[in-house]
Amino acid sequence: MYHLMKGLYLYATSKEEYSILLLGLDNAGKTTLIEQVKALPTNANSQHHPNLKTVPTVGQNVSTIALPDMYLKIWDVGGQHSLRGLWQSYYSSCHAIVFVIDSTDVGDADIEKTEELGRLEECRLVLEDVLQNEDAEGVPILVLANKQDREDCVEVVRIKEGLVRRVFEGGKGGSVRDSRVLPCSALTGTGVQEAVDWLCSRVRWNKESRPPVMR
Ligand SMILES: Nc1nc2c(ncn2[C@@H]2O[C@H](COP(=O)(O)OP(=O)(O)OP(=O)(O)O)[C@@H](O)[C@H]2O)c(=O)[nH]1
Ligand SMILES: [Mg+2]
Repeated sequence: MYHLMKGLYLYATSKEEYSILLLGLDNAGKTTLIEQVKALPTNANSQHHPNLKTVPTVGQNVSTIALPDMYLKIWDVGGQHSLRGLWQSYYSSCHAIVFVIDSTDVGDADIEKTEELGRLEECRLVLEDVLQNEDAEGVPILVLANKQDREDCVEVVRIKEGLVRRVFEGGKGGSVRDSRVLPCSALTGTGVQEAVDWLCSRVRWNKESRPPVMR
């Protein structure tokens, strides 16, 4: 009887937990983004005061966000060149990937143009690498055009058409998967709730292929 009651209690109180992997070049805004996600009012452990004074991540930050109907365990890993080799060890256990782009550092975001400003080519190669990795196959990907608060940013539609769509549809685009490109500012928090809403709906949608952990 005790075991039955305990089982029922655990069933009634447990929630699904999904792991979200934050990727992108160094300085893209991943750690700033995680600070804003932690401060969202829908997070039961909301701290309300995001720490926006970040330093380059060496290693990883992990935060669990308690939403009303699920936990999101968010893995923020360093984007510096020397740290990108570590990314692949997270692929097999993640439920969604967020690829953060600094919208002020991708030239005019058109990969078909030969002259290039900023880190467009580096960004393209890194995104292709993620899409081609077998362990990340079928994982939903949200591309965030970050730093949209800055006047010198490239607008989201250009990042979507000139970079993301071309990479996804190109030879190195990997398998078909659920994806979306959204604008945001991790600094001001604009677009962060929309990003989390998209992630929640897509990890659930994909849960037969990548089941959540019950917690
Ligand atoms: N204007 C503006 N600045 C931002 C935004 N997001 C991040 N930044 C700034 O960009 C710099 C890098 O931000 P981080 O969040 O540390 O970048 P990261 O992607 O975690 O970098 P790594 O840890 O090296 O991979 C910081 O100075 C942030 O304040 C944004 O949306 N707008
Ligand atoms: Mg960081």
